[in-house]
Amino acid sequence: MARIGVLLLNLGGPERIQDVGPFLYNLFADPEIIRLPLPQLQKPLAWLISSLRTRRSQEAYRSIGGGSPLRRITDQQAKVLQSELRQRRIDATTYVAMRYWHPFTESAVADIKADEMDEVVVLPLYPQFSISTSGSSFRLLERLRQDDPAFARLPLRAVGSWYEQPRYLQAMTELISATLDQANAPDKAHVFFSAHGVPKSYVEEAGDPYQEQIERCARLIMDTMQRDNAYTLAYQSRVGPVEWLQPYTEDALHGLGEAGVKELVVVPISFVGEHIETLEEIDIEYRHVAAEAGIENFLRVPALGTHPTFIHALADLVETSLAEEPVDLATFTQLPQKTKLYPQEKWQWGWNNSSEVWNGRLAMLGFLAILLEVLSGHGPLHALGLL
Ligand SMILES: C=CC1=C(C)c2cc3[nH]c(cc4nc(cc5[nH]c(cc1n2)c(C)c5CCC(=O)O)C(CCC(=O)O)=C4C)c(C)c3C=C
Ligand SMILES: [Fe+2]
Repeated sequence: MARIGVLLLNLGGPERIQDVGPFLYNLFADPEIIRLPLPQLQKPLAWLISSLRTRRSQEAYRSIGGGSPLRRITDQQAKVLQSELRQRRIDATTYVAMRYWHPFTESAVADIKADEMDEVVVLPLYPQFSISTSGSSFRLLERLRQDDPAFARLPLRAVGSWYEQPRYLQAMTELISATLDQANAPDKAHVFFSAHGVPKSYVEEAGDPYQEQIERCARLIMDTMQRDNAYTLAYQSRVGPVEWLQPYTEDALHGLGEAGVKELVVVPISFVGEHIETLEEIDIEYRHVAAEAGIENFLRVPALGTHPTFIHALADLVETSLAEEPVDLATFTQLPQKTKLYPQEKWQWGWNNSSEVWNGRLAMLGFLAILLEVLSGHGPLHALGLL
């Protein structure tokens, strides 16, 4: 019987307060998270943004007990999935591959090789595909395969997204229904899907299918549930100054409050385990915003974790992937670009795309130089007595 390695992809999260800074650095150093025209700027900017954000993020992690539970939950999911697959007579071993914290993808791949697996199924723990999540992990795996002939020789099958999987929809429906039944008026409570956002340019310029998949997923869950409650979909966790997918969760909460909604059942739709953005952002921050908006009862649907129907869904995905023609990573990493983000590399005079791109690049370099000088206390502006 073939030995199957099931590689479960997730984001990773800092387990201790002192891990927050390095975790944020790893996240912002990823070009799939901050898309920059100049790759040389990636690391200095990652250092700068992570340094500026660490204290605020640490506060959030402190409020949920000092660290992310994501590793513990993902390890449990891996363990339960492995026994479900073995019960189905598949000789499977599960491996957890995090993108920005331990256990890193590189070490999971090393374990798969050391254990001499015959074949690998890559299964992201994100139901919907985004360039910034599954896409980033797929690209990393592609690079690891390019650099390592032994890993490249290992047959590999990738699952891209699985938000339409019937048992996943069933598991979501079971959890939402159980929470709706706790409402004072279950038929009137408003179902509020809160998805992790991405910058709008990911969808409109880089062709990220994330928004479309999130919207379809929310619709499919409501259709599967067969209850007549009204629902709203909004996007949370915006970072930085650019525009992200709309409506933003805080605005949508205000809108519903103004419309007279009194009971809300909040569904985290892009996550399958509890983490900082469910436990802190939804349970603490958005609960507060909702109360301010006049919403009296704020109920939150738990993340799937090791819900038995969900584990069956994951096992079905592995079984289906093994039964079908192998799908490689490139199928998902080569997205059709809608518009080229930086259309002209060559300088042109005049107020045109090219000058805007180059002005932007120069402004970014200048901004970075000033910030570095402010933080380090040394540089030409200090020498001239201007700082
Ligand atoms: C589908 C899920 C996710 C998408 C899409 C996503 C995109 C994305 N995220 C950031 C910035 C941050 N994300 C952070 C934490 C975080 N993000 C996800 C999932 C998605 N991110 C998870 C599961 C977690 C939590 C991990 C944990 O610790 O439990 C953070 C760190 C927390 C904070 O400081 O707020 C940042 C920053 C961007 C920029 C982005 C798309 C471009
Ligand atoms: Fe995120």
